[in-house]
Amino acid sequence: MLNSVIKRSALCRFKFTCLQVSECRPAQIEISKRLYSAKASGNGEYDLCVIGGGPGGYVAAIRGAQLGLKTICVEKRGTLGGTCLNVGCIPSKALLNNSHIYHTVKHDTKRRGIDVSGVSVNLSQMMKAKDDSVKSLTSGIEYLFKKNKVEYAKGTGSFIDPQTLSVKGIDGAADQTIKAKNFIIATGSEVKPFPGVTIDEKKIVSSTGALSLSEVPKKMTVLGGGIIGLEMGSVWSRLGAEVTVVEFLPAVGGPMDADISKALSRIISKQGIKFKTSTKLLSAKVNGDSVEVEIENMKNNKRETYQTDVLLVAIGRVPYTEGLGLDKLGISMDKSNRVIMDSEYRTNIPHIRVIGDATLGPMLAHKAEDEGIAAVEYIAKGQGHVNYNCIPAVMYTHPEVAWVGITEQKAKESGIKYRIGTFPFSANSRAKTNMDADGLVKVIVDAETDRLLGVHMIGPMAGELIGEATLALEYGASAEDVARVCHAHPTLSEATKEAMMAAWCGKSIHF
Ligand SMILES: Cc1cc2nc3c(=O)[nH]c(=O)nc-3n(C[C@H](O)[C@H](O)[C@H](O)COP(=O)(O)OP(=O)(O)OC[C@H]3O[C@@H](n4cnc5c(N)ncnc54)[C@H](O)[C@@H]3O)c2cc1C
Ligand SMILES: NC(=O)c1ccc[n+]([C@@H]2O[C@H](COP(=O)([O-])OP(=O)(O)OC[C@H]3O[C@@H](n4cnc5c(N)ncnc54)[C@H](O)[C@@H]3O)[C@@H](O)[C@H]2O)c1
Repeated sequence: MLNSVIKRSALCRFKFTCLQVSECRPAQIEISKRLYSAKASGNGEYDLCVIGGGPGGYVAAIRGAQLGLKTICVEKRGTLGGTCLNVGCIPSKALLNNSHIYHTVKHDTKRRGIDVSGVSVNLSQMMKAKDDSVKSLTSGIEYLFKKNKVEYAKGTGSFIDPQTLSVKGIDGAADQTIKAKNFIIATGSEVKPFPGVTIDEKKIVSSTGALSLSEVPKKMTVLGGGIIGLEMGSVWSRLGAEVTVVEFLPAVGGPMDADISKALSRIISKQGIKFKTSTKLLSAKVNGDSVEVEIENMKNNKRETYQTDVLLVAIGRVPYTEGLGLDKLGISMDKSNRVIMDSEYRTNIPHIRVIGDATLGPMLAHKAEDEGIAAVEYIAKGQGHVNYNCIPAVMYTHPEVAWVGITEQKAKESGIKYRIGTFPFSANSRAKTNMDADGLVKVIVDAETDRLLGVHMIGPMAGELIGEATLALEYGASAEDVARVCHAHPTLSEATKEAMMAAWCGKSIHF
């Protein structure tokens, strides 16, 4: 315990030297020098031009203006917020939430002592509620731009030369030419196509079409058992569709820990979604009112052809930089078309930086936002912070899946000596009283130091619970550190505490 306390206070001091303003004077002198050199010199010239108004771009623009940079943000969609707010995180979560409420009220009230009848879906109202949430959040960003004095150019940006961007106006906005001392490319990503399959957004849809279907399909096939496939598959399954997920790999859930993926398949299968893993799509074509799908099981080479009402293609996303003129400037990209950057988000043309889905790393909105803040802090102050070992991920199925840090497989591959602690939600009192106790928390710690390496969970509100684990990992905490923190009772967060106890001393209290 004493060791742990000493270790903890040493860590705190280390963090505070970086974070407490009063102790950062030398850095601040450097900051003002940098800010001066980042400032624009003439009229019509900007300190910062951000291309793309998604979570990466709009956050970078707001923070840039807050740090005193004359900032303009160029967006071609017509609304701010990018993929996330318009056709990603926000509309999907609105549908996930309301479809979950519908499903619970329809199928999970009797055992709770509530009698309901006549429950039905009003899909157009559910879509309207989703659209209203999107609208209020996207227009909120316009308000934040005004409040922070960020200029907003509605149009498509394309580099003329490394200092100049031409903007082709949309929605009646005039064309313009922007000169800036610094640029940030935040142009995001687009759907990865499946060769030979044409997305029409009606019968063969991407996530965008799957967010706006006008009726509940009887049968839906989802190609790809990753985050989009399982989130959107859950929405339509809860609303009544027969959903089959076709996944190339032997397991669903993409990069998540194998134990959690197993639990996820078990729980989601019970909800009625069918999985065809180790299976590849051979062809898909629209045939009248349905889609004819041909698949092959790669374990036994068995082929199957069947009709489905809707096919959702969700096999990943690829960076989007079309029409930006990056080739002309000679900006380096990797094999997957991600714009290459250094640790300060600079491309090989240093005053042009890149963040978010357009560059390396996980394609997540919070990662894009944090990079946006760090990139402008590098411009204005010469220092920024994103800890890539500590970016949480959440899958908003029910129950939710959330993780941060490394998986057990990764620990094995890296040759790290580790210990595991687990705790099931079925032994957590709040989960029991909520009658929603499927899932577990799994903690991976360094066997020698007890320091956290990864935390993985599937369970109720896992997306909220992962915040504590993320903070602990960021500050280099040990499992003992978290286990000794007082957690309120009865809360779901006690499951995290108990998994930490199991990892630290081999035993939890309630399991
Ligand atoms: C269905 C779905 C659900 C998702 N759910 C989540 C979630 O729950 N949590 C999460 O963390 N992530 C989620 N994501 C991922 C998340 O949306 C992205 O990681 C995030 O939007 C990336 O932000 P970004 O700013 O890099 O790019 P984007 O949000 O894609 O924004 C880029 C913007 O740049 C604009 N643009 C492109 N080229 C130009 C140009 N030449 N000129 C002007 N403008 C241009 C585009 O119009 C776009 O608005 C989801 C994605 C999808 C598809
Ligand atoms: N909650 C969230 O944070 C959230 C929600 C949605 C999307 N996103 C982000 O959007 C991005 C795209 O999501 P996604 O679900 O499309 O991608 P993904 O990478 O999460 O999953 C794609 C899945 O498709 C499978 N696959 C690939 N090719 C295939 C093929 N030919 N046949 C069958 N299966 C195939 C992969 O093995 C993988 O399981 C992700 O990077 C994700 O981070 C995040």
